[in-house]
Amino acid sequence: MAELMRRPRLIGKLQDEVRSIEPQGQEIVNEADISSMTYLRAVLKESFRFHPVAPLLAPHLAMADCSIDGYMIPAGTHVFVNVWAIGRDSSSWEESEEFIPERFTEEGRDVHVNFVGSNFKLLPFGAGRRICPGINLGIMTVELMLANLMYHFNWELPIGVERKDIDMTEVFGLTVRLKEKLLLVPKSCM
Ligand code: HEM
Repeated sequence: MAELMRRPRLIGKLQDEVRSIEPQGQEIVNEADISSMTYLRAVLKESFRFHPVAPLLAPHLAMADCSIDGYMIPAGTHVFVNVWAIGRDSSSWEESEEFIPERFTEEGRDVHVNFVGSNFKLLPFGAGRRICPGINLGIMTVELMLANLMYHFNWELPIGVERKDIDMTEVFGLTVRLKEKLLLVPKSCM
């Protein structure tokens, strides 16, 4: 929401998509309609790239000696995968410090960079045997929440606050979050 509020064009585009696919007057956005919302999926992917929920995934332990790119990892080593840094790596992502959902769409279609553990430059849920088992519930929950926020409300900043004032400073721990809470004013558009 913070990234979207800083960019009126993006939030407008997302609202247009959700409101054009979901018929008017629904109580909530229908789960079945979510699958046609290409831009919603792109916004979610871009959020996971730029602001992964778990910046270092969960701690892992090498069970056997292994070598990766010439680096020897002895058995018993604690391994942290810095997906926060991978998401901002300019050799993997063009304009890596910019929030651009369009990088995941092409002529209105989904560009198939998936985030379910098989594309190592986008790993918000980890990969392999210890991948997040709640991945489908997690994705659907976030998509439904965002789609409903876009469908039911227009969003404004509190009086006296400007877009440039939104503080994007992050606080790191097991999860990463905004240092300052994002305060917004919902305006019903029904
Ligand atoms: C957007 C929502 C979610 C995100 C971004 C997320 C992300 C993650 C990440 C990054 C890991 C560590 C994976 C690794 O180290 O390789 C993880 C592990 C885990 N997640 Fe999630 N998760 C989400 C939702 C959920 C939900 C809804 C559940 C349960 C209903 C869940 C249950 C778990 C469990 C049990 C583990 C530990 C798996 C293991 O160590 O074997 N997560 N999650």
